[in-house]
Amino acid sequence: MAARAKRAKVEDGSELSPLQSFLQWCDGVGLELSSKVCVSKEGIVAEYGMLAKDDIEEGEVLFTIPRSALLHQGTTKVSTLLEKEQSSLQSSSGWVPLLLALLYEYTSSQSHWKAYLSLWTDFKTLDHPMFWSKEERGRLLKGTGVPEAVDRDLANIQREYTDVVLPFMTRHPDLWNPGTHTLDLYTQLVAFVMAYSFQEPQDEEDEEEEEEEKPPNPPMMVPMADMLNHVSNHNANLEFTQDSLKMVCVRPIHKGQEVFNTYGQIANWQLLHMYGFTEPCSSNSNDTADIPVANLYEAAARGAQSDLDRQLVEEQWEVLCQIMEEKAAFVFGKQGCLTDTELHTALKVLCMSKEELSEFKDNEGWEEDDEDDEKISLALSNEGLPKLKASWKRLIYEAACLTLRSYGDGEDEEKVMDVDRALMEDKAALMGLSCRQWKALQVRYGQKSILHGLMELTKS
Ligand SMILES: C[S@@+](CC[C@H](N)C(=O)[O-])C[C@H]1O[C@@H](n2cnc3c(N)ncnc32)[C@H](O)[C@@H]1O
Repeated sequence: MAARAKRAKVEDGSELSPLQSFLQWCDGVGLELSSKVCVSKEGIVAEYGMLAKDDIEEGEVLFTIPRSALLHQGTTKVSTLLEKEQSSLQSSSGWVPLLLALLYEYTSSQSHWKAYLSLWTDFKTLDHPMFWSKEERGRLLKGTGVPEAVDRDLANIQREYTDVVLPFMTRHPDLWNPGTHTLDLYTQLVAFVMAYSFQEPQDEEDEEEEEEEKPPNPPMMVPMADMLNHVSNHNANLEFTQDSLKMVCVRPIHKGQEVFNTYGQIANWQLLHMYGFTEPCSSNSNDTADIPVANLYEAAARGAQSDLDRQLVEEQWEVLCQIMEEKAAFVFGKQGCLTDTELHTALKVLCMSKEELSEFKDNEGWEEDDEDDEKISLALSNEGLPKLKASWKRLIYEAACLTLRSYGDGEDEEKVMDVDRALMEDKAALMGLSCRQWKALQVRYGQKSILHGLMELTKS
């Protein structure tokens, strides 16, 4: 692969930049760009992005992309073959057809999407933790859940490439070649799909009608929409219509401001894992921290005073493992618990008396459960947490404390918190951090702050 994009020659002999070629291509495929916006590298949070050239009102359409310009398994030049062989291309990610399309189009000099894909000549701007060393991930992101997620991704990518993609490419040597379409390129394209693709939401009516849950729509590449960066407090949103996709302004944007899309309500650890960046933790309103259910159990076990108590906790845990997975976790946001019904169930089980437990077992569940969802959600919000009964508060407090400790190497929870708090408050030290160190700090400190806040709300 050429290290730099070749510049296209125009008639007067001057050369077009990759961005100019892309914009010319957009024009050619019927993509309509409002005169109030432009793609830019200046005044943008990262590489390319979109700027307002004029004030924009809520509801104004910033650009419209015809469906024929989208790049996916149904539009690529190799679509017929992918369709014919779809049964051999199934995998847990569901991404193989798009990735094969991208492997083909990215390395084809004749690709219809050449001007689009040439914007990313070597994917060097992708800085997902999957491209960091294992040691760096472990050191900077311990406790955040990212190292484990990346290990799973890398194992899946390797398995998918070896078991599905390679045999397929070998059957079609006229179109793919493992010498060019290597595991390295495949991995880069996975990261590209993670960070740049879009998934069309399921039709709501279909969803209601269908008894069984339909699998999610496969991902697709949406030129121009993927030039927009993300913030949780976004000002534009992509709308899907039958013939086209439209980026619509959802909040007034002033001249000179950046146009921000939303990639979803995404916590910093997920932003880092899937997109390779984070927001400052104080401004990401969607930030979360997880408490593993195993930590709630351990908190209960630590509170047991006698052998009888210990036995009761073991029985409660056995019951709980039948209701939820042993590896499950409760998610806490800035306003309280987001997996409230699950946490409510776990607290109920782990705080049952011996009599209640045997009744529960005899009845194969609770006899009647009259607590409504709204009440539960309020009880486990920041407002309700301090008012919970003491036994529930103690479990949440202890579990948050145990989780906080898992970020450190055996230090107590206050020390674990203080290391990053001191760093966050030291402007000179912050300036000296590498980009990766800064991003990891936002993930760690955001999560730790949520856990620490939870301890404050539930301490007795
Ligand atoms: C859909 S692309 C957006 C276009 C991208 N800036 C480019 O030049 O190709 C997503 C990538 O943009 C970057 N990005 C998006 N939002 C960002 C933000 N708020 N801060 C820093 N980087 C961001 C990340 O590298 C992310 O993987």
